[in-house]
Amino acid sequence: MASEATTSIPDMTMQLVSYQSAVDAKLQEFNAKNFTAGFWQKQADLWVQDATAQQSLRSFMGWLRVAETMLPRVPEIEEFAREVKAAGFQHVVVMGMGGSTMTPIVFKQAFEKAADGLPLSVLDTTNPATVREVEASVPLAETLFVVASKSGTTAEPLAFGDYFYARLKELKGDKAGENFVAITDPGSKFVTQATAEGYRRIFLNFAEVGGRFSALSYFGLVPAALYGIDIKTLLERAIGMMRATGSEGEVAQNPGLELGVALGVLAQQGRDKLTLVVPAGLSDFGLWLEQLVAESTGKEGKGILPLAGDPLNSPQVYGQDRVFVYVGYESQPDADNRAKVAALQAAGHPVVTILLRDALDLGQEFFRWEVATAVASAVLEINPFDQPNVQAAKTATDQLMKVVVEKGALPQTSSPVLQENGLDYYTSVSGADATEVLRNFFGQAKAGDFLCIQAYLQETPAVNQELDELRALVQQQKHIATASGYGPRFLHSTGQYHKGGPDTGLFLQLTTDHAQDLPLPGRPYTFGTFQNAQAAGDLQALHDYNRRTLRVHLGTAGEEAGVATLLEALRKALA
Ligand SMILES: O=P(O)(O)OC[C@H]1O[C@H](O)[C@H](O)[C@@H](O)[C@@H]1O
Repeated sequence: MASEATTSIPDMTMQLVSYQSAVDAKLQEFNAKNFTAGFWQKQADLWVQDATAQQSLRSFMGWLRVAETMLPRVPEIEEFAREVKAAGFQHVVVMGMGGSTMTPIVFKQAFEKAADGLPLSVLDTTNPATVREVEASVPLAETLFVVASKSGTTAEPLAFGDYFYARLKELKGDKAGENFVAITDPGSKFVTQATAEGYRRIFLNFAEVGGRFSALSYFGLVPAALYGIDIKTLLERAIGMMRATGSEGEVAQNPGLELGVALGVLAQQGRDKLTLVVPAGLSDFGLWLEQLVAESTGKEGKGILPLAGDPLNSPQVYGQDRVFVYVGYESQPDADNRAKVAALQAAGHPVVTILLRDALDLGQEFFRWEVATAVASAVLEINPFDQPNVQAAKTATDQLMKVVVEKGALPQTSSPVLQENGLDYYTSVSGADATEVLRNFFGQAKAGDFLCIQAYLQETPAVNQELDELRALVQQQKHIATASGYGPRFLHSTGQYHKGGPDTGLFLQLTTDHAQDLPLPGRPYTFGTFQNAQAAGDLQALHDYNRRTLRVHLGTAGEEAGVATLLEALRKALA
């Protein structure tokens, strides 16, 4: 069926400089114990030795053959997309968190919408301004809402579903369910709700495929087909990569094994910041990769920190904690990025280069990286399929939301160490003014550390640009890696590494008073309160893990103006 897709695999080269011999030794060790064969047989002792962990690990390896499982289901998914268009739908909004929405985010950016596809939006934040923006940008009655949640219990997608269902009820009464589709695991509580609410369709995914390994299941493919992507070719290329990594028996060279062993060994030797360099059209691939790698490897004080969007600079700015991975298109010169990566390689940094023929090669890249991440986890001797520290933030948030339900508002937990120009600073370091607080906070940075911006704000091009400037400034002056994520998205992604990985992060949390908040129907709180509780809950969790934090509350300053004020103080602090 897919035999024509087996031979041609996108080009990958690895320049591992002084690490080559250590990587070769580990590869030899893995080959000597027939790692590839054991991997496909789900031999859990390749990762961990504890019997319970082994059992859990085995039960999440359904992703290994999910592309093959999905290939015969392509006609069913495509028929569904045709039916939706024939029913007059004009727009699709996919709503969910983490692994349930990362793939549609990548697709939307990497592919032009096909002529017969429907425009696609993704909602993965509780930020009220963003929810309003999504609502205002779609023709509600002709919009198909895809509520995507593997567990069916994640608070955000359930809130999004309830919000838009209430809106549609106002427009269509009992027929509101026609505009809703669920993607979830069999037996989830959400199946019951979606059935009761008359959802147009419920796609049952596979319990043995974890969220961040679900790109090639219904979670990625249903939105892709609605957007008009050729999902059959996407899957065939993934199957090509499956075969290259040994799904049908011995292979001379296994690209997933080689990449994973390299990343694992480099991390063990201190090169634990996987710095992704991509052309503009692939920047959201970085979001997907961040979740896969950080949530799989960032635990037990170990891990690989993937960095998407860390400013690309000249070699002397970087410490000895980097491996650079360039993913681009064969046919696209992307001259500036490639020249900088070449300079980094010449200066002795390890560099991996992967070149795609076109965006459909993402099918095989998803699979390559899933294998590589699982292999790197075997090198680090951890279970790649759990996320034990994500729960800490959820539990703290749930407790805060209980207070909101009982008392009507979030508790005031601590006082700011400083208030200046409309901004409140909360941190354990002190200072007479913002410049001094910031200088003292960043004064804690040492080689191998990273800055992590956690923005509980509305994502806009202007705020993105300001955060990029902030990252560039810190990188330039402190020579540390920089990461940035919008909350609550990153809580379901790199948040695992922040709490479970090594204690090398300096966390800068940005919060705001929501000028235009939005009530949640049937609940005694708003989206804004929910988002602020998520920020407070995660801050609590970071403190529980003794992480270094600075929360800057932008108050009513307005997000763009508030971040601008912070930037100004930071420029002085780091000058
Ligand atoms: O798909 P769901 O069950 O709603 O889960 C969405 C996300 O939530 C959790 O926080 C996990 O850490 C993620 O791995 C997962 O992708």
